[in-house]
Amino acid sequence: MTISRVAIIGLGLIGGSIGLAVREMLPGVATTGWDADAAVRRRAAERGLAGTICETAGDAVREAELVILCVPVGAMNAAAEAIAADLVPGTIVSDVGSSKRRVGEALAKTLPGAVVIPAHPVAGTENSGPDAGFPELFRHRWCIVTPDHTAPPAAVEALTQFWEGLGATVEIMDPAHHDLVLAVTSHIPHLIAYTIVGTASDLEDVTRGEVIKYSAGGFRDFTRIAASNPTMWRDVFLSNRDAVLEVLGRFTEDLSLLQRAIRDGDGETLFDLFERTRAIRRSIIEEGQDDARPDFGRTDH
Ligand SMILES: NC(=O)c1ccc[n+]([C@@H]2O[C@H](COP(=O)([O-])OP(=O)(O)OC[C@H]3O[C@@H](n4cnc5c(N)ncnc54)[C@H](O)[C@@H]3O)[C@@H](O)[C@H]2O)c1
Ligand SMILES: O=C(O)C(=O)C[C@]1(C(=O)O)C=C[C@@H](O)C=C1
Repeated sequence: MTISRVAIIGLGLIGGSIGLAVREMLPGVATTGWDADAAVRRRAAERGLAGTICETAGDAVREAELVILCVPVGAMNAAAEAIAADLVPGTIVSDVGSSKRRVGEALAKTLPGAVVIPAHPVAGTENSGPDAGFPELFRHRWCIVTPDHTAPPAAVEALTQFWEGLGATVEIMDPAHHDLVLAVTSHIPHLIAYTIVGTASDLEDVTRGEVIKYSAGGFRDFTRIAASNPTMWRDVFLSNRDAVLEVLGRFTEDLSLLQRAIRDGDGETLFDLFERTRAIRRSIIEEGQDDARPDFGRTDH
């Protein structure tokens, strides 16, 4: 089974990047696109984010073999409802949401006639909207696919081939495990960035001008992450609540231990931790994995 017609619902950073990547890397695949926002649809047409930009969700999905929902996780159900009446039974419906368990459950419930196979390309930027997408976004990145036991293997394979065609490497994972792993590697780091940038701007004795003027590497990196799409991230934290709270509990315990060590003048505890984390970073570099890209360091392509 090879996919030749794909509908993209939601034409922002991820949906737009899929459309552009298909045009560049899978020229035999036709794309249709729809976004709930008319201004986004107009801009998507100007940029050619899909071969045909449709005026209704139904027009976009009616002839598709694969529909990919590229909307914030809190809008997945609304997007599913918008396509439900026009979806041909047996169509593969996937998504790109940053959390997987709740999204998968919602899609399966709203679209009982579809073959629902949730997915998450672990690739993005702090930018959003129809001008943010670019075709190379998924190249040498992971795409985690989280099918349940009802998903036909041929459909999972077709979706895998589609993502591989866009340059990604696919990993199959249980949705709850995905949510725990991504809470550690993506969601909590974003929460920390939002917090530190907010704290810095709220300090009474350090002016906002000073924060901007003296922001060195570390803080600057946090401000990039903290500039990420507020709607998307609000939805991620609400949707992946359980895993985020679990990891956050561990993180705050560890932070309290450091707070105590600083108050007590306990340099040994601080030094031991910093030495351990530096060793972790160094062993990652030695293993040649100094990047989230699955085949980083390979020279044969
Ligand atoms: N930004 C990232 O770094 C990143 C990375 C991987 C996955 N994701 C996931 O991808 C999804 C999309 O994120 P994005 O960064 O492309 O966001 P975006 O804001 O750039 O685009 C989302 C688009 O969805 C549209 N939309 C909202 N509700 C809709 C609805 N009910 N029906 C149709 N269109 C609707 C919006 O108008 C917008 O154009 C999210 O679920 C996010 O968690 C994001
Ligand atoms: O590189 C960035 O700016 C990102 O935030 C991308 C990032 C990540 O945390 O790695 C953000 C959310 C996604 O679901 C996947 C990727």
